Amino acid sequence: MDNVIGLEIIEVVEQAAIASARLMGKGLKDEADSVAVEAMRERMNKIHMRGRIVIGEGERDDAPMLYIGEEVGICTREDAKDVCNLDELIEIDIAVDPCEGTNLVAYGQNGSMAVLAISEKGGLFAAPDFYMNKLAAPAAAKNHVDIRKTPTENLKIISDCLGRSVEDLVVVVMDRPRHKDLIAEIRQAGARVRLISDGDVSAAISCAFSGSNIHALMGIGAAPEGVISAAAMRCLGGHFQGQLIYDPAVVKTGLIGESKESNIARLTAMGITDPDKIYNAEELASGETVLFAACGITPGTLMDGVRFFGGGARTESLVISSQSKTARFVDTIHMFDQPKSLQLK
Ligand SMILES: O=C(COP(=O)(O)O)[C@@H](O)[C@H](O)[C@H](O)[C@H](O)COP(=O)(O)O
Ligand SMILES: [Mn+2]
Ligand SMILES: [Mn+2]
Repeated sequence: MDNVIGLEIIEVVEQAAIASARLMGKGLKDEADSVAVEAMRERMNKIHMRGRIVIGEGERDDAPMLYIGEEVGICTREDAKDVCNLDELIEIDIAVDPCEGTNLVAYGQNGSMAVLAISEKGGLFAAPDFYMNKLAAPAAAKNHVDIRKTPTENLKIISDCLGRSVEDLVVVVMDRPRHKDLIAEIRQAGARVRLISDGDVSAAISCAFSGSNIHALMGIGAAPEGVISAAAMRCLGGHFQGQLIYDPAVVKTGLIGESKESNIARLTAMGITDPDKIYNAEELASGETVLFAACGITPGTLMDGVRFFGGGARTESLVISSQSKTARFVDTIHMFDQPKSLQLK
């Protein structure tokens, strides 16, 4: 996969992040999303690849999106056979979230990023635009914690696996009414809660890095973001489980349809016959090789945000590869005009 895409994938997320960051703090949610989508599409279409979008995100709120099924890359063009050796190029599936945390960008808050995951065809779970209950935890707790267990039990397990008290654990939970009981239980168990308004991809992946001071992500976010998080966690060896949520009563929002029954019918039509299945990272990102790339838009736990200067910008990205078994933090200076000076650090 690395040989097919190379370092170009970094530029895809960098370009999306730079475009979106120009609208940081302007209160323009859709615009911040839309420019990221366009920048991502434009840069992806310059890569010598045969890509297909399997997770485009955006359906649920009519946000601008890269369409599910959209073909991207030079080798999907009509004249592809003249410019590409189609027999040699593998087909790849791509899950994108060009602006993960559109509210965070619009209101100038921390934690937004441009992000994508890639695998060979069929290697990423084509998650419906439903909700997902998620559990992310450090590698030391992988397969010891279980989403079927109570938060109290899982916190005790993480505490044992990390050799630190439950009081020294920090759990990220999305600040939503649906998490009232979950938050109360985590606090009761003795752990500390970091409430976030948006951006659970960053929170999930942060669990895999000691020093992030995030030891678990618990609760319900969106399913497409779950697959993207799982792709990174699979490469990093962290724990990730997800279970689709199809009952509007659980999330207390009409965004996933009118009724549980109609949602089950929709899932069945998509080939998901067991709507209650609990997926682990290796099932959500099952491809032989998986590549993940993200670039900070606003500053976050994992990466700094885009910093503009006279004539250019500086970005920080994270690229994770199952093939080369690497997690690279990439610090890039982008020169738009002729900058007056380039800062070393
Ligand atoms: O915060 C998020 C928003 O993502 P985006 O629309 O790309 O800016 C995601 O990290 C969440 O996973 C998820 O989208 C959210 O929990 C679902 O929205 P909500 O109904 O407000 O909880
Ligand atoms: Mn998102
Ligand atoms: Mn988004």
